[in-house]
Amino acid sequence: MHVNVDNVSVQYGDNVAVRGLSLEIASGEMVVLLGPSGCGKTSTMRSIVGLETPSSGTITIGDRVMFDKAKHIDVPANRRNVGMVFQSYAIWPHMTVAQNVGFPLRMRKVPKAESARRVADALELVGLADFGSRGASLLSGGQMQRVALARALVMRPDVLLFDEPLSNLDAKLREQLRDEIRDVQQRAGLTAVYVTHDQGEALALADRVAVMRDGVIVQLDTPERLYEAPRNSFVADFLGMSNIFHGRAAAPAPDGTQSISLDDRRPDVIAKAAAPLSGSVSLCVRPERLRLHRRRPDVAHPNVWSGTVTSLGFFGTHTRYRVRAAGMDLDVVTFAPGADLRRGDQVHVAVEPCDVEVLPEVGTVAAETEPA
Ligand SMILES: Nc1ncnc2c1ncn2[C@@H]1O[C@H](COP(=O)(O)OP(=O)(O)OP(=O)(O)O)[C@@H](O)[C@H]1O
Repeated sequence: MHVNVDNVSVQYGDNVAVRGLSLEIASGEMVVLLGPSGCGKTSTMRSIVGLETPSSGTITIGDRVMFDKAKHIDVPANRRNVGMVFQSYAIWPHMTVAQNVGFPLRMRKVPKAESARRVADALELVGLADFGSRGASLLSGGQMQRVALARALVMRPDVLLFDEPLSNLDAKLREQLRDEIRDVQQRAGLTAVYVTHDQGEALALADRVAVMRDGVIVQLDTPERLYEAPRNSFVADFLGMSNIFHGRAAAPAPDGTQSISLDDRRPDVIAKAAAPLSGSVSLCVRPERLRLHRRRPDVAHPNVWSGTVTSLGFFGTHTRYRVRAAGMDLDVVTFAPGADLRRGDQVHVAVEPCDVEVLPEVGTVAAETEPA
């Protein structure tokens, strides 16, 4: 069922946690809210489920208006049919797995036979079909989170919200459960909102990611678009991109190249962007776009800096180098085996102007949710 959040603000006293946020989620879509601590992810989600009362805006699920400040509509959380999975599993240890999953149905006095069927379906969906009679205290963390997911699914929610559900699990289990959540969500055709501050999790799970900062969505895009074309340096930085530097862009030359000055200690970087910016900018060079040469390339190349390998790590499929060159600490990734460089080696680092991305500085672009 589709969800429409329109111009929603959430305020705690003087503190504005969410600022006129708008977000449309299509039926069966998984949108991930991604951003640093305190950017308003949880407040947005709590507003959708009905645990927070926004100070303005409307929230619609399917055709039902759940919240409308102007019309004084505020449907209570228990009548919105929105499920939620939290970081803490809230599993009752003295009950069996099936009793835990069936608990919300018992509260609603769903007949026993139907309840049993729905519990079995939900356990099947999360891969715990054989665990129904097991005591919940005997489960691992990952299994408990699956029980929590089954307990949310058993209510057949129109929308399922996830609030950092994997934070308590170790890295390997996180990855496994993340993939399972995505699989269950897709098989069940569920509309879902997922909150996290982990960019890897967001990119792996989402149909679209909403990157948030200070109560607004800075960019709302598919994971691929977000990674390929971050809207500004905050998004690039938050997605874990390295080699981001601040500078000033000169007006483009007739050939489309432009010079970006960093500071007095560092050389200008030459960029060639499809849509050049001027003034205060950030430049970003992806590690895999930098080339390492033992000898200075002969060809006239606008961006070649000599430097020293300060560290390196071999990762099987690629090697990651840290190079100190021209006052910059650069992250370089090479996929070619046998580069045979060592710590302390002198190298030349080169990048093509068209591989230098020029991004607006944080705060110089309007939020995605602001009217054009
Ligand atoms: N009940 C509350 N009372 C007062 N301020 C609150 C309350 N809940 C949240 N805030 C504030 O609102 C802002 C947004 O909080 P919110 O929990 O929505 O952010 P978040 O992005 O989910 O952060 P986190 O990742 O740390 O959970 C923060 O500045 C927070 O301190």
